[in-house]
Amino acid sequence: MNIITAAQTRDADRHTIETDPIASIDLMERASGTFVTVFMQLYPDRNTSILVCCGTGNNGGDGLAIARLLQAHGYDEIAVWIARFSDRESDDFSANLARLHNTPIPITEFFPGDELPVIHQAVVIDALLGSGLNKPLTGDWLRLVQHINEAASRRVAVDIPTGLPPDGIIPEAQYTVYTHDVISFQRPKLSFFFPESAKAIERFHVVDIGLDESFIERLPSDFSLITAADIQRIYHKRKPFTHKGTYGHALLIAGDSRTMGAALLSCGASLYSGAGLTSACIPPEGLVALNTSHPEVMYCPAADLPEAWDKFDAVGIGPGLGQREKLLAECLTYVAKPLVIDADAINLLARASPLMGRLPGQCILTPHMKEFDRLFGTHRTWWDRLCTAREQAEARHIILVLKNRYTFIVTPDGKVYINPTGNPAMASGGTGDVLTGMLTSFLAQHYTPEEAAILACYLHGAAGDLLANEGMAVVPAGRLLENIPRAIGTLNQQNS
Ligand SMILES: NC(=O)C1=CN([C@@H]2O[C@H](COP(=O)(O)OP(=O)(O)OC[C@H]3O[C@@H](n4cnc5c(N)ncnc54)[C@H](OP(=O)(O)O)[C@@H]3O)[C@@H](O)[C@H]2O)[C@@H](O)CC1
Ligand SMILES: [K+]
Repeated sequence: MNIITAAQTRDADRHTIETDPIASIDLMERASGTFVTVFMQLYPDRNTSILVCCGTGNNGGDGLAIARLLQAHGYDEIAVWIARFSDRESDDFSANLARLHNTPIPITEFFPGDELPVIHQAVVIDALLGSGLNKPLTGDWLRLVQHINEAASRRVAVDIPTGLPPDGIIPEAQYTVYTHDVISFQRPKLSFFFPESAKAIERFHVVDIGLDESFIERLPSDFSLITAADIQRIYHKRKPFTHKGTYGHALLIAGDSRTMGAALLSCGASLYSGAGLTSACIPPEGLVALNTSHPEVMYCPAADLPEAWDKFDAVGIGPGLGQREKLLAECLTYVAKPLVIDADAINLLARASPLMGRLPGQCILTPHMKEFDRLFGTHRTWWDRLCTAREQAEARHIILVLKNRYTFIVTPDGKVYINPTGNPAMASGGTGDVLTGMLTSFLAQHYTPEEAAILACYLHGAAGDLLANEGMAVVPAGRLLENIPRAIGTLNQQNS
């Protein structure tokens, strides 16, 4: 699903109005109706007191229509505030204001400098500013938004929280309505996926307002949200008469005396993700633990590697590797197979810059934010970080898996795939080691690096989601392992 800019959304809006054809005011009615459908699922109690705060553009126009539609659905305790901080109002706002005057809903208009009454409603619907935002909030707008945030109400934004830029840089000091829910039209906005939006958005819901999808899908965009349908397309169901040789041999070079657990987790993840064979190159003191936790995994001593490289279909290096730089250097010199570089191996790369120049094309690096900045310099915003990731992926022909609540997979052609799965219960040590094992496993199974990255990130998050949905408030990395086949199994069921 491509993610489009606010400007492209306006194009899709215009195109739909011309070709559907549908009058602009009717499109606003349709959008407001879909908002109301989701709102009623979230807040079904018709006695909920609701304040709809409207600007005088189209976001405000939506707010006016939403107030009227909610009232028609039996929500009786509704009030509307209109922020008259600009001389202009959009045509569809004016038309909806006329319609609202035919209802009993009380409307209060506020002008610059006016005092704002205490908000006592249970829910505030934020329809002040939407995707038309073109500067940070100041003056009366800022004061009103602060006032809304200080109320004890639940806050639900129409399309996007007021003050949040839909795309591009989110400045550190950007102030927005802090929403509990955003009901967004047609597509999530790119900024929803950046950690800077954490305060502005607790959760978001996307509604189809009937813009022309075939037109939207043709719009050029380097950003895509991975969907279940993408995973179905990429994943190959296992066929009869296949055997362990069909599914490749993965090698994990990992672990040190104090960080053997990282090696075990990544080896386990390779095993459970379906590699035909998994070998572990770990220090010998980890052997007993390896044989106890994953007897299926074979041992490959570091001394055997020079003769053994050709046996493997993919190599992953890094989890718990410690300071064993020599192994990384050997790996970069001799491995002609798909390669994943993670964790300590990334830190070694950051320290030994000549090694950076030896990264093979199409290798996958999986930094979290701090590792990324150690490699490529400090970044103040995620937008800047993502721009650097795209430049680096392109210049070095590598794939960067930039880990985050929504992991960004950045490919050498500058494309960014955003992974939607995963949840905060998974935020603990070791989950990254599991991801490395999964990536190596899918590479060994002959998926392309891009496919392996998309599959691994999606299924890693999906395995955690299965457990979170079963009620686990915390998902330790080790519990992910046995749930990887369950997440894959869901695909099998859908395929059959
Ligand atoms: N796309 C679609 O298909 C559909 C979209 N729909 C809805 O339309 C919404 C977009 O509406 P919109 O373009 O009228 O802009 P909106 O966000 O209401 O802002 C109004 C004006 O505010 C101003 N302004 C900007 N920043 C400011 C600031 N910091 N402080 C103060 N003022 C500021 C700026 O005007 P300016 O000051 O530049 O003259 C801007 O033009 C969208 O989010 C969705 O809800 C649906 O109805 C149906 C289908
Ligand atoms: K809004």
